[in-house]
Order: sequence, then structure tokens, then C-alpha cells
Amino acid sequence: CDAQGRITAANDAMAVLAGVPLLGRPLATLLEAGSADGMESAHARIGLARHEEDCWEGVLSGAGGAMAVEVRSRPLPAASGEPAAGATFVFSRAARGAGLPALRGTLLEQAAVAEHAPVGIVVTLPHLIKSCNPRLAGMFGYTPEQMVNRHPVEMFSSAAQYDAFIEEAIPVLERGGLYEKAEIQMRHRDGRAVWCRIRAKAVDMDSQEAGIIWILEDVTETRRALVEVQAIMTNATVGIFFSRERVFTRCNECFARMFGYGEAEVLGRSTRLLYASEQEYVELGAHAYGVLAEGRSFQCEATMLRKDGTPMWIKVIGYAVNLAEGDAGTLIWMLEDRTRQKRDEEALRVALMENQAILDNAVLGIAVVERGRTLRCNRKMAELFGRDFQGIDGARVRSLYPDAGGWLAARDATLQDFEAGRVHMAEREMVRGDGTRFWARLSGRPFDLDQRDGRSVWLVEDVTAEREAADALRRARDELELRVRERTAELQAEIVERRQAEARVHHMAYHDALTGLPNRALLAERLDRALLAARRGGDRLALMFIDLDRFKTINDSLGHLTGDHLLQEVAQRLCRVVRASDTVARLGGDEFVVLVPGVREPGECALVGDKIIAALAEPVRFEGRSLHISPSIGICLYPDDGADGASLMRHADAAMYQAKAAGRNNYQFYAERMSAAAARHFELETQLHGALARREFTLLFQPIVTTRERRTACLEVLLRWRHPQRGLVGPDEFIPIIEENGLIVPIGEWVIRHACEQAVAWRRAGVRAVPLAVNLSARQFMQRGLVESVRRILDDTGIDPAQLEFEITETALMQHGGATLETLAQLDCMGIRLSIDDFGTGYSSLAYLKRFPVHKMKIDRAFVRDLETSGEDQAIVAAIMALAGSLQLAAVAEGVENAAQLELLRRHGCDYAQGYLFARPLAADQVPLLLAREDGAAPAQAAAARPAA
Ligand SMILES: Nc1nc2c(ncn2[C@@H]2O[C@@H]3COP(=O)(O)O[C@H]4[C@@H](O)[C@H](n5cnc6c(=O)[nH]c(N)nc65)O[C@@H]4COP(=O)(O)O[C@H]3[C@H]2O)c(=O)[nH]1
Repeated sequence: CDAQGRITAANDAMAVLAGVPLLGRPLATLLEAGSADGMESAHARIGLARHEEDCWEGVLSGAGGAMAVEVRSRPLPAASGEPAAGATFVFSRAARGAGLPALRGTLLEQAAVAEHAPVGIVVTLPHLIKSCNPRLAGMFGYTPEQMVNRHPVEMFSSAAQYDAFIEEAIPVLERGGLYEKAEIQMRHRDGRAVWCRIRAKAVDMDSQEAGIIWILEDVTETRRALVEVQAIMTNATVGIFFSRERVFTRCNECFARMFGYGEAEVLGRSTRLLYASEQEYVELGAHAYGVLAEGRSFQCEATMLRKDGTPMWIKVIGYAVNLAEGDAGTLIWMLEDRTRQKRDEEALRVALMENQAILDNAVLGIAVVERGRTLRCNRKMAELFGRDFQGIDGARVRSLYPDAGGWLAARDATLQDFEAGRVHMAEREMVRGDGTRFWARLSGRPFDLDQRDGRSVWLVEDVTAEREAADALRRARDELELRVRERTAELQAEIVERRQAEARVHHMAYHDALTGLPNRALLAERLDRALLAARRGGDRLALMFIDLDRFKTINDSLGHLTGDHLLQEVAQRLCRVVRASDTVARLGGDEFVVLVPGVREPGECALVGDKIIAALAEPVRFEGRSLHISPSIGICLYPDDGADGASLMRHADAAMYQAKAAGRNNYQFYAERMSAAAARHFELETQLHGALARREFTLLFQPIVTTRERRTACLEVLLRWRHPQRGLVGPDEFIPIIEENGLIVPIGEWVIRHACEQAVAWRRAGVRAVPLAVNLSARQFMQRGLVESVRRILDDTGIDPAQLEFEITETALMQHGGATLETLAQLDCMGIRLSIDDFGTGYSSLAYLKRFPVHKMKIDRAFVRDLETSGEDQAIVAAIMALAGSLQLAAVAEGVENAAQLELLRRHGCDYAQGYLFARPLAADQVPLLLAREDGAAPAQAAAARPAA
């Protein structure tokens, strides 16, 4: 027995005594309780007999029944202080009285044992089977009777094998020893192999006839099982090892490979070498043995070490082979290297954890949806929808939409995309748990594109703020665009305005503000261009200088408004009569210029001149008045009259003055001599300015006489300019100039004053009182302060207003209608007489004439000059006389130079006449002489008749 009391070896006699398999069996189980003190008793005895032999009696309960035995025990040697490794026990039947009955009893017992022994027992004589028990006969397919006297060789595979066996066994047996063979292949009657373990002993060393007793144990099955186990062990893909008391007893190749040990390297060593620490070793052992002791298999996973120290994750399964043997039993361990799986699992676990972490920390809502329900979603999703995790998990997707319409639209669009194998992306309005809405950007895709109605994963992002920001941005952009558009429009308007302003400025710079006609600057440009073209083309061009006759009078008397209107009208008419290629320009005042390029011959210019005169002949109607205007036109030609613009302008101007001198309302072509006249004109104009102050003016007096008596009825006051170099200058030469430049007003006033003073002087000198007729130019007449000025002169001089007459030309009278009437009325009121000068040259309105408080009309010299030869003039004179008669006006004929004229005038009933026939204009000192002559009296003192001034 070993230290635990298990039988480790037994001899055949013992086997016969016991009649049961002994190996591994606790010895105590053979000893009847009470009689042999059981196992404890055996142990105790082994312990007591640690170092000494013992002898005791007990009862052996074997297969054949209870048997009194005497037991001698002897401990196996052990190191000092160590418990015994085991003990040998020698059982012998207790000698309870010797004698035949006892022997017979013994034989019977032995026979019974043999009969029931589970092992084969055979007694052989040399080469002959003497007897055998049924077990043995059965093992080889015979009955015991058939076995007796057979040659043992029949149980061997071959004679040679038999011989070798005998040769091996007999020497041992002959020495009295116990022959043992663990395994030998023998032959069944039917030829199949029977594997046996054999033990043999000579029955009696001294008697060969006693034979040899062989005990054969059929180990065929055991062996097959062992082979099978070995095959399993060899081919297993898991590591397998057997242990006993935590010591390796066996291991397979796989185990050796797994742990890096050679197979033989581990056998006999403690399984501790598999563990990293003592603690792990102890803990796993404690745990495993607890489970195994209950008859259950033990399973666990543990870290174990390879030989080289690398750890492995091992799945461990342990079985106890023989529970009855307790801790000393054999354990089978199967070890599976799950390191890689473990690693994979760990990686998977980490991946899952990472996934979870990603899901949990994702800034997007993430949900897995199947059949309209959320299967799973992350924390952000719950946050987005304001619903707890449980609430949203498994929620109907429909409930995340504010209404059925929104949900159906989303669902249909999703299906469409999924069916087309596309990811569905959209922004939709969704609803939170509390009912509030928000805009979400959704991105969904099916897990498996082949199963479109299967699971899908959705990413959800709250884009409300983003949309609001985008909206705000859009609005801001729209607003900005609007502002930009507005500003652009403003800028464009500004640019247009600026351009217009520039154009206006440009226009203003080059055009006359009143009429819109080109001004002097533009005219100069165009003239230069036209000259260039004419020079190149060898053409002629004409420059026509137009001055409006008596315009200044109209302007001063009727106001600028009327003057402006008149100028505008003239401008329009001029434009109408010229060609588009011609230029009509206004130089200022009443001066216009027409530039006519491409003139072939001077006759063309005459045609233009006629057209202009005709166009202006038509009166201009303005504020109830008919304004009569006429032009004086000077024409010059390039290259005939000048080669450059300046000289052409000068010459046209000169021609214009010539036209004025020629009685106005006509045109004159430039001639060389005109330049001299014009030069003279300018010279006079300059010199006239200081003439009054220099007392260069003087008055002449021309009598107006009665046609019958030729007696002076009146004296016309005629102005002369005593020019320092030129001598006396006639009014026809300078009156137009001072009318133009306005000096007529102060000079005219001087004339009235001086005439009155002269009249007073004559009065004082006793000269006959003859009324003085003073010419009033239109401009003078229309001057606002005229009446006051005359009144002042009357007051200052003390002249009798009845001694004063004013002569006003017909044209001047007719031009100014209502205002004229008022002035005339005021003068009439003051007692001053009025006469119409140059009657017949203007366009008198009878209606006006009737209303004017005039007393005389003077028949223009033009009608008198050829009176005696011109029937036409006579008819005119007759008509004027008839008119004067019907208006009860006195008529005065001017320019009567001969008696025939006088005669005719008389005949026509003209009472008064003026002309060289009677007297030329006289100096003041000659008047008293004339009057005295007429009166037939001595003339008054001329010196005394000079006015005081
Ligand atoms: N050939 C010819 N001429 C004759 C004859 N009898 C008189 N005359 C001229 O005829 C003009 C008559 O004066 P008017 O018709 O009022 O024409 C005047 C008058 O309209 C104007 N005038 C003269 N003095 C003044 C004045 O003090 N003030 C204004 N406003 N005009 C004046 O100047 C015009 C010319 O004056 P005058 O040169 O002095 O010329 C005078 C006179 O010398 C004649 O038989 N034959």
C-alpha cells in the first residue's frame, strides 16, 4: 500500500484470498469493519508501525466471504522524520486450530476462489495445462475441461513466441521468483488476439510436478481503451495532461507544443510551473479541487505561462478520473489556448467600448432604425429630441415628426433613395418631446443595401441655428444686395447727374443760356472747323452778322422778360430758316451770327438774308403786344473777305453796321470801305462816352413853318456833336450808337434841359415864343424816369409846357402800346404837345393812333423827296393827310426842299412843313434873327438869348 492505504501491488495468493481486483483499491475496503478497525485502523497501524513491524488479526472480506487473517505489516523505508511512503502487508489465514477439516476447508475455499476469480488462473506442468478456472478458459474460448491437458502453446500467437516466453519466465520461476509480464499478446481459440498480464509462480519450488500457477488478467479492453486514449491524446488539438497530486503524470504533444516543453520534461514535475505565481496556483487548485470533489467537471479560464515565460490565456477543463481515490486520484486536464480568441475578444470588446464611447460622445444624434422604430440610439439623439433614452429607444420614428405629412414625405423620399442604393440626406422639421420643433439634418443609409427595408442607421444634426444663421446671412446678403443696388442706382443717378451737369456746364460753356444757341466760343470753334474744311475743299463760306434794330429800346422799355422772349423767338425763327448744316449763334445782346458753310456763290447768301428778314418781319406776339423787330445783316465771305475767323467776324460786323446805316432791315455784303466805316463807328462809340462831360454837344434849331405864310410855327431841336477832330457830327451818325449803348438817356435829358433853358433865355431876351420840338428816341421815351425827368426840367427852367413838344417816331409809338399810352397821357397832362415823327415808315394802328394824345404827325422825308415825280408818294401823302384829317391832327411834311414839293403839300392840305426850302438847322443865336426877320423886327440880342448853362 502507498501512504494513503491504496494497494499498489499484491501477489496472487492475496488475489486469490481477496477474490477481487486489488490494485488501487484502499486496503481498508478489504477489512471488515469492526474486526479489522477499517481504514483508520490500517492507517493508524501504518502510522504506528512507522518504523517498526507490526502484527495483528483481522477479518478479510473477500469474494469468497469473510476470512480470519493474520496480518503482518512492515513500513517501507523512509527518510528520517518523513512519514512512511507505504507499507507491506502479509496476510495469512489465522491458524484457528490445525487438522484435516481445516485443510479441507481451505481447499474448498480455494476452489471457490478459483471458481469465482475474475482473473484467469491456470496451473501448468511443463508444456501441459494441468487445470484452469472458468475465467481463464473463457478468456481463450474454451471450457475448463477443454483446456486441461492442452499444450499451452495454443494460447500463443506462435510457437516461437511461446518458446521465447518460456525461455524468459522459467529461469525466474525456477529460482522461486515471481514472474511478471505486464502485457503479452496471446491467441483466442478463434484466432483473435487476447492481451494478458501475467504473473506466475512455481507452486512448489521443490516439486516440479506441483506445477506453476499462472494468473492471467485479460487486459485487451484496458489496452484498447489505453490505445484509444493515446490516440485521443496524440491527435487532440487541445493540450491534455494527467496529474496526480498536482504532479504531471502524462501529457500529450499538443500540451507540450502549447507550453514549449518536451513531453518528458514535465512528467513528474509539479503543475506549479504553469502558473505565474504561487497565489494563482493555490487559488486555482483550491477552486478546482472543490468542484472536482463534488464529481463535477471544473472549468475556468486562467493565465498560464509558457516555458519561455510568455503568458497565455487558457481555457481549463478538469475531470477527476477516480473520485474514490480523493486527492490522490488522477485528474485529466484539457487546456485550450484561447489567447488569440481572448485577444480578439478583447479587441472586439475595446472596439465595442470605443464604439459606445463614440456613440455616447458623438455630437450627432445616431440611431439604428428598423421597421419604423428606433432600436438603439446614442445620448446625443436623446438630447436632441429631449426624450430620455428609454423613451426614445424603441420609439416610433413617426413620433419624431411634427405631423403625418412631414413623416410621410420623409418616409417616401427615404425609400426612394434607399431603393436607388443612395444615402438619404435631407433637412426636415422634427419635434421634441416637449412639442417644440427644430430643424434636423438627417443622413440615413441601410445597413445592407440588399435589404432596403431592413435596418438603417441615421445621423441627426440640429441645424436650426445653422439655418437661422443661413437665413440671417441670406437676409443680410439680400439687404446688402439691395443696398448695393440702391447705392449703384444712386451712383448711376449721380453719374448721370454729373454727366448731365458736365453736359450742362459744357453746354453752358458753349451755348447761350437764353436761346440755347451756340455762343461765341462754339461759334469760333465751328468757324475754325468750317474754315479748315472750306480751305481743304476749296469752298466758300459765309458769315452773317445780325443785329436786331431797336432791340435795346424794346428791352429797356418793356422789360427783360419781353426782350428775352423776343430773343428766343428770333433764335427759333433764325434756326427755322437756315439749313441744318448752318450754325446760328448768339454773341450776346441782340447780336446773332449765322455761319453758312458750302456757299457756291454770294447769291445764296442774299437768299438767306432775305429769308431772315422775311422770318423776322412777322410781329412777335407777347403778353398782348405785337413786337416789331427787324434785322440789320452784315454778310462776308471766305475767302473773298477774309482768310481767318477773326477778320471774317470783324468784316461781317462792319457790314452789319453798314446795313444799320443803310436804314436797317436789310443786309449788306462786306466791302473794303466798310471796314473804315466800322472803324469810325467804334472810334465814335468810344469818344461819345466822355462827350457830354466835355460839353461837346450843341443844339441846332430848324424851323417848322406854316405852308401858307412860311412863318415859323415851331423849332425842331436837333442835336450835334462837336467832335474835336472831325468837327460837327450829325445825329444819324451817333444817335444809333448812343441809342445802342444807352447814352441816349443822359444825353437826351441834356437836350431837353438845354432846349428848355434856351427857350427861357429867348423868352427873357424877348424873342418870339416859338414852341420847341425835341426828338425823343424810342429808348428815351420808354425810359421809366422820363416823365419825372421832364417835370423836373420844367420846374427847374420854368418853361411853359405849352412851349415844348416831343417828337416820337411812329415805330417807337406803336411798339409799346399800353405803357406808351400812359407816358403820353402823363406828358399830355403836363401840357406838353406830342407829334409822330417819320409817319408812314412804321406800322401804325389806327386804333392806337386814335387813342394817343398826339397833335401832329410828321410825314417822313422819304415820301416828300420824290413827291412831285412819284404818284405813289403823292398817294401816300394824300392818304396820310386824309388820316391826319380824320384824326384831327396837324400834318408836318419833312424834307421839303423845293417849291414844287411845297405846292403839292399845300394842295394836299398840309399846313406845316420843314426843310431846306425854308431853313437849315440853325445855331441858337441865329434863331432870334430868323424870327425877327419873319416878324419884320430888329433881332433880339443873340448873346442875351444864350442859355445860362
Ligand atoms: N435832306 C434834307 N434834310 C433835311 C431837310 N430839312 C431838314 N432836314 C433834316 O431832316 C432831319 C429832321 O429831323 P428828324 O426827321 O427828326 O430826324 C432827326 C432826328 O430823328 C434825329 N435827331 C436830331 N436831333 C435829335 C435829338 O436831339 N434827339 C433825338 N432823339 N434825335 C435827334 O436825327 C435826325 C436827323 O437829324 P438831322 O441830321 O439834324 O436832320 C434833320 C434835318 O437836318 C431837307 O430839306 N432836306
